[in-house]
Amino acid sequence: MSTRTPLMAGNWKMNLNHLEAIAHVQKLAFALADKDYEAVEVAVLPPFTDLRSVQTLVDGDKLKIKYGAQDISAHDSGAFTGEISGPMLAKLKCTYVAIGHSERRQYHAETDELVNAKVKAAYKHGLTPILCVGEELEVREAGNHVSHTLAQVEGGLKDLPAEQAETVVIAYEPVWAIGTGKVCGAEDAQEVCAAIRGKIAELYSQDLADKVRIQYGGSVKAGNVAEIMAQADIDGALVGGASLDADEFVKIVRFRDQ
Ligand SMILES: O=C(CO)COP(=O)(O)O
Repeated sequence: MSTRTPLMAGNWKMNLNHLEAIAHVQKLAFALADKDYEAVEVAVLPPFTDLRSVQTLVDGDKLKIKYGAQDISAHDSGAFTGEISGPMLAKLKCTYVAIGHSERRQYHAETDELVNAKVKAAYKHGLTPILCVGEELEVREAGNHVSHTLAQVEGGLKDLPAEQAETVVIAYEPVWAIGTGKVCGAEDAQEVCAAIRGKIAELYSQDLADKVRIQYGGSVKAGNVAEIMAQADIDGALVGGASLDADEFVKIVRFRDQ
């Protein structure tokens, strides 16, 4: 039986301004009870411009919701117009940062090398990376989804010391299942998540791999979360669209009741 605490994280993507963020987090906080937080870690990943407002609310009301960013610069400071650094996110007391989301790989040409540099930047500043990996439709159709995803895991974790790797969160998000309503079958998701754990065991040790949380992401909703969470190597979900609806996200957190 796994001792890993499930992590349900809402990736808001480029949705909800800072005022909407406050209202949304208040709704989540009102609905979630201590027993929810005992069973599941709950996090939101708002846009950068919302983070200060979310921090103020979480600190002021002593909420148990964690929060983080959707990206981080590989650099600490300097002439990198438009980027946000690890020290800035640490100052906002972010717990998590998503790195290498497929939308960043696709629209911002992020490579495994850059993703790896960002993972290291996150650890340097005390942030926990949620390293996102997953294949495009053509790759799955060609039957190369496992090797493709494992190469991204290996690239993202390159030269990362074990004491850091043991706290990393990996999010397996098949690109063809993101925002499409096409959820990856629970057993198909399990196949890749088990392979990811196997790769981490090969890179580090079985003991370390058993500690790492692996999330599934891609069209997760209240209606399909229980089946996904029933898989042995899936320890949570990275939720896009459904996390924008507070009631739906609360139901996802309560996957055991669905
Ligand atoms: O990309 C995702 C989360 O990071 C998944 O998005 P959807 O849940 O909207 O498919």
